[in-house]
Amino acid sequence: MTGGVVVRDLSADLGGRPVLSEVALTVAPGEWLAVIGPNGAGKTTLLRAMSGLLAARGEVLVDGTPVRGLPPRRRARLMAYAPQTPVLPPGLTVYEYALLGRTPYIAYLGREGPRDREVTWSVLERLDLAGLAARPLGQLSGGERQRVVLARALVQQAPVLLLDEPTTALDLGHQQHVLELVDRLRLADGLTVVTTIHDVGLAGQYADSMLLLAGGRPVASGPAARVLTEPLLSRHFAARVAVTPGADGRPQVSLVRPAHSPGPVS
Ligand SMILES: Nc1ncnc2c1ncn2[C@@H]1O[C@H](COP(=O)(O)OP(=O)(O)OP(=O)(O)O)[C@@H](O)[C@H]1O
Repeated sequence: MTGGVVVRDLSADLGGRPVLSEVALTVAPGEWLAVIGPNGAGKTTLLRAMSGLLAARGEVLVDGTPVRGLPPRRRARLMAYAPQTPVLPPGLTVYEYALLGRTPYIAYLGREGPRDREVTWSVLERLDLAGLAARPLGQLSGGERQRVVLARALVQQAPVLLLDEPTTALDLGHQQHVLELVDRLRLADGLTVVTTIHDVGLAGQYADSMLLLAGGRPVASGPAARVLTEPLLSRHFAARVAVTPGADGRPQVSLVRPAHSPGPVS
């Protein structure tokens, strides 16, 4: 299986300030790593640095190949990145935008072929977007836009998928649908997934392993049960939480109201 990711000593500065410091991680082919951390911890910066969109120091290897020095087309065949808030050209249709994921496979100044159209349609169908294929991006809801961005990344058919907050704008049903779909692709096609995700409980249900970032540095990593602990979550998120083992043994995280909170509104 392909798609093993190794990151060594990855550091990046933004606005003259270090925002990512010496991050190391390993994801085996076909595994799912969830990157969690409080606002501003450096999660997006980590994915952008891994994808090569942001200048950084350190190494990112996919199956032993350093990806950050590769020409964009070759890099895009190894790693697909779905950003959290991309700029979407409002006049482009959903289909045209998703088809852009095929760019690394289409010859320069060439046109897409039947295989490119077939892959694009199949992803749109799997993401419940086929009915919106002809809709301009400027006329979509936030959740529809988010699924379109994911569609473009899946259409790219890279062995490594980097997803920045893929579920934030989605309703409950679509959150589940998208995460289940990513999980099925991972199991069926051996995709390696690295995702940032704010809902740490949800992250713990899907990921094989987790990385907790705080202040741009890794502070805990490993299986969900090692990272989703009450001491770590309360310290780094400044939140009161309860962590209990779920039916499948994975930790369930819930917020606990402080004792002085007013009772229910009557
Ligand atoms: N263009 C920029 N210039 C300067 N600082 C930046 C820039 N973009 C982000 N930062 C800073 O870098 C740090 C890390 O930001 P990043 O977006 O990676 O955090 P995050 O963990 O993804 O946060 P969130 O959970 O809020 O999305 C933050 O302190 C942020 O203010």
